[in-house]
Amino acid sequence: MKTATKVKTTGDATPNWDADPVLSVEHLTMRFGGLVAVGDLCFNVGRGDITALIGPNGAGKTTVFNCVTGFYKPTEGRIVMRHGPGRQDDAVEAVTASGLKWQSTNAGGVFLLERMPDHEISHKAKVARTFQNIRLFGGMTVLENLLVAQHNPLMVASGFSLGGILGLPSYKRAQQEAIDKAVYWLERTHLVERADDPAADLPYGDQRRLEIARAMCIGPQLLCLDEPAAGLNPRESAELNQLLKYIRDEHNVSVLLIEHDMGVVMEISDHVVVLDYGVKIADGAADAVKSDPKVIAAYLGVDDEAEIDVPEIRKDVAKVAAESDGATAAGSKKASARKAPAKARKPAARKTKAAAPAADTAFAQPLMATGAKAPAKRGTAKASARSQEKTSAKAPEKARAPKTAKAKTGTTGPAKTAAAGGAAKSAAAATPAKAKPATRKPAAKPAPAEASEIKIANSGDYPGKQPHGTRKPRAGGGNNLTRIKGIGPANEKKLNTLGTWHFDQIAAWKKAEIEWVGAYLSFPGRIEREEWVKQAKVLARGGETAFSKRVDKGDVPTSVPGRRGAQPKKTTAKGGKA
Ligand SMILES: Nc1ncnc2c1ncn2[C@@H]1O[C@H](COP(=O)(O)OP(=O)(O)OP(=O)(O)O)[C@@H](O)[C@H]1O
Repeated sequence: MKTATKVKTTGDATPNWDADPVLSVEHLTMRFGGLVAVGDLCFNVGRGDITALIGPNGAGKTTVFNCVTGFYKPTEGRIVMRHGPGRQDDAVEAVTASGLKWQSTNAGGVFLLERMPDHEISHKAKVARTFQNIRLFGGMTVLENLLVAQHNPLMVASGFSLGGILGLPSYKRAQQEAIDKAVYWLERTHLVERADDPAADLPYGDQRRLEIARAMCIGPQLLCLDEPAAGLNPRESAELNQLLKYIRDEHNVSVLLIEHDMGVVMEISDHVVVLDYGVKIADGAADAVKSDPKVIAAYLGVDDEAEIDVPEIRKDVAKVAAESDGATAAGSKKASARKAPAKARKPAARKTKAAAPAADTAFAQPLMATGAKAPAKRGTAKASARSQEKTSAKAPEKARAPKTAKAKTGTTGPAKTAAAGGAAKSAAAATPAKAKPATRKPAAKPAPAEASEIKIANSGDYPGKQPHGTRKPRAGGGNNLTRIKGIGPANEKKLNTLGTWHFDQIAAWKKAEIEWVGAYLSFPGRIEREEWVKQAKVLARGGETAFSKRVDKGDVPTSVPGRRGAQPKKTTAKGGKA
């Protein structure tokens, strides 16, 4: 399958979507009570581009659409629609300052969509949309559906009914134009034969195309399509691709689409924006986005460290470890107290890699290999666990082999962390211990030590308050944090670098601390949504959750496999028991 990821750029290599944006979403936030569905989102849609908005279930894509098309009034932010070329920055600022909703300009016009009701957005700003669940008038014919879409110009031409009743020439002309336009789009969508059939009688794929034809009848400059390929078979998907390219190329209509089918996305998109938990995690040409580790991680969920080797997290981990090494260089005892848990986790984490179900790779592949169906649905806590459960059951042992090999030949997770963070010593100490068990002397008891304060240079950059437990960790082996649904090994690793190892520490987090950790882990709002604190309270009391049971059963990849996460039993320094 051919990929259509050419990026139109201006002379100075600015991508088309920044140089000539038809739509700009600026600092868009949408809250539903305490839930931040979209948080401070910024992106552009280039004029004449097909832009895909992708992300796992619940990422906030439809909420963005609803804000752009006036179904929701955003909590915060500006949404600018432009008619005519260029950014028209001065005009945009002038309209913003004036309190008006839109203004004509020499280039065309600028429209502030967050100030406009939905009917004005479609008829004045010329933004048309289709819905995730088809919304046609089932009892009307196919043709009538397209004429209803042109109700406004017809009403105007008829002088709001009278001209229609009297059969004035201006009305007749407008009526004929409406019919011509409808027939044109019926031909383009291969529905002309069905013009007189009730819309509800059409097969599903035809209804999807009819929705697009109807949207095109308002003469949009921006066409917003919510999952247009949902439920289509491969032939219909290919036809849809052709139709969307035709709309872009022959009518210079810009397209913004939400789509889970990566085959469609990667084949036709000029530009891809990726959301996860309402936050933008990637934005660029399709080729660049599909191999972005953060995107793969979002689709994978956060449960599998073996596949989610996110450089950003590795970098953070290395930085924090290096800094805290520096801070504790004076007292090696102190340093050993902090490193102890890393040692304790090492073998377990290695097992995780070996046991990680190959099925997870199947999530990543469609993103990497264009043309395959994507794992559309969310991979994190909810669906990731579900899909892992489903796929791990299916994954034959053989299929796991390459991954195991990869895990073995590569550096193991914690070793990587240790090496990267300048804690190579502890990794080295752990390795011979495993390699030569027969000759190995009984391990010396870790020297008693006080847990040292861990400082991260940019701790003040996050909103809220850094939890105490992450500044002065308790020594000793920690709890298996991956028993909390939603943390996963990659985030556990990052949290552990700060020293938060115990359920009771997480159970004690207050609102400001949750905010800080959410920002540190780059997903504001998610800790609340996944109720980490509530889960931690149960686990701290020795209880179980549905998810922790699945982890303990071995159904979900974890950093410490085994019954109840095979908690390290070590006692070390003053901190006492884990
Ligand atoms: N009207 C609403 N009231 C309360 N919460 C809402 C509302 N609309 C959306 N949400 C919440 O906002 C979050 C984002 O939902 P949204 O439907 O935008 O995601 P999505 O990325 O489109 O998901 P999907 O791919 O499943 O359609 C979800 O947690 C959802 O439950």
